[in-house]
Amino acid sequence: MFSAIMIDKTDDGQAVTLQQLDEGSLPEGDVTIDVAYSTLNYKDGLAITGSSPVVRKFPMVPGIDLVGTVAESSHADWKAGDTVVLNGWGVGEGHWGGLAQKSRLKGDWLVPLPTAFTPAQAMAIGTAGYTAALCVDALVDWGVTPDKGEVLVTGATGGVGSVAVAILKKLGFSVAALTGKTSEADYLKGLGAQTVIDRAEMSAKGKPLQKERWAGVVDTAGSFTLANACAQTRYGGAVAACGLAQGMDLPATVMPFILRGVALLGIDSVMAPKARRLKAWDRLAKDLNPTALDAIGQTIGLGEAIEAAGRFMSGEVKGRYIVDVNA
Ligand SMILES: CCC(=O)SCCNC(=O)CCNC(=O)[C@H](O)C(C)(C)COP(=O)(O)OP(=O)(O)OC[C@H]1O[C@@H](n2cnc3c(N)ncnc32)[C@H](O)[C@@H]1OP(=O)(O)O
Ligand SMILES: NC(=O)c1ccc[n+]([C@@H]2O[C@H](COP(=O)([O-])OP(=O)(O)OC[C@H]3O[C@@H](n4cnc5c(N)ncnc54)[C@H](O)[C@@H]3O)[C@@H](O)[C@H]2O)c1
Repeated sequence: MFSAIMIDKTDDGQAVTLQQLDEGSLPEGDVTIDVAYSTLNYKDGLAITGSSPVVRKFPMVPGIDLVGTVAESSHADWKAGDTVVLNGWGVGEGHWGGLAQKSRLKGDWLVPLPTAFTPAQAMAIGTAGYTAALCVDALVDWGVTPDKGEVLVTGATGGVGSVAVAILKKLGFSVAALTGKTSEADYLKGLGAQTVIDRAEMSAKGKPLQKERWAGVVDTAGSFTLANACAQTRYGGAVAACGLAQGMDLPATVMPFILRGVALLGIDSVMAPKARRLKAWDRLAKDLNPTALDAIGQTIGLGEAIEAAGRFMSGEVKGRYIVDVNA
C-alpha cells in the first residue's frame, strides 16, 4: 500500500483526499518509481481546486513533477536504483502524477537527476524552474544579451518568476521584477533583481505602443500585463510568454510586432521534446546557484499539499513548495 492524493469526480464537482492505494492500481507504464519528492505548481493548484479543466481523466493522482528512485524498469534507458526526474508530459492531467509515494509511467518521459542537484533541490526547481530555463533559453536564442538593456520578469515572486530572476542575474542581465507583493522587495533583490516594480503599473489596459523599456521579458501573467510588456519591449526584443496568472486573454494590438519587430515566443514545458528539456536542465545546473534554492523552496508533507494548492489561486505563493511524499 502507498499514500497518494486522489481527485475524484463528484456530482457537484470534485473531491480531493489523501488515500491509501494498492500497487496493483497503478496505471500502465514501463518504469515504476519510489517517489521521494514532488512539488506544487500553479497548474497543480488549478487541478486540485478544480479552477480550470486541467484534469482530463478521473480518478486522478495530481502532481506534474516528481523525483525518485527506479524500483522496476523494462525500459532500456533505466534500471532499478537510478534517480530520475519527471516534468509534465500530461502526468497529473491524463496519467497519474507525482503527489504519491509510487508512480508508474513511460521511461521516455524521464530525465536523469542532474548531478548539480539533490532530489529535493530538483523539486525546488520543478516544472516552474525548468520553464523559467526554457524562457531564458528562448530569449537568449533570439539574441537578447545583457548589453541590449533590462529584462522584465512578471509574477516575479512566483515559482517561474523567482527562478527566472536568479538565472538572468547569473547571466549578467539587469533584471526588473514585477510583483503585487512589493513587501517582498528584499526577497527579489536577494535573488538578483535590480529594480522592483508594482504590478499595478502594468495590469490595466495600456496604449498599443509605449516607451521602449525591455530588451526581453519573461511573462507568467498573460492578459493586460503581457499586452503592456509587448508594448514596452524595445526594437527587436522578445517576450517569452509562459503563463496566465492574470488571465488567459491577450488584449493586445499587433503594433509592437509590426513596428518594432518584437517577437512573442510561446513557451510550453509539458510536451517539450527531450533535447530541449536536457538543455534547460543543463542551464539550471550551470546558471542557477543552488543556494538561491534555499531562499526559493519550502518543504511540506503530502497531507499538507491539498490545502497549500489553494494558495496559488489567490496569488499568495512566494517561491516554491517542495512536497516530501514520505512526510
Ligand atoms: C505547466 C503548464 C501550465 O501551467 S499551463 C496552464 C494550465 N492550463 C490550463 O489552465 C488549461 C486548462 N484547459 C482549459 O482551460 C481548456 O481545456 C481550454 C484550453 C481553454 C480549451 O477548452 P475548450 O474550448 O472547452 O475545449 P477542450 O477542453 O475540449 O479542448 C480543445 C482542444 O484543445 C486540446 N487541449 C485541451 N487542453 C489541452 C492541453 N492542456 N494541452 C494541449 N491540448 C489541449 C483538446 O485535446 C482539444 O483538442 P482535440 O479536439 O482533442 O484535438
Ligand atoms: N507554459 C508552461 O509550460 C508553463 C509551465 C509552468 C508554469 N506555467 C504558468 O506560469 C504561471 C506561473 O506559474 P507558477 O508555478 O510560477 O505560479 P505561482 O503562483 O508560483 O506564480 C504566479 C505569480 O503570478 C502572480 N500573479 C497572480 N495574479 C497576478 C496578476 N493578476 N497579475 C500579475 N501577476 C499575478 C502571483 O502573485 C505569483 O507571484 C502560471 O500561469 C502557470 O500556469 C506555464
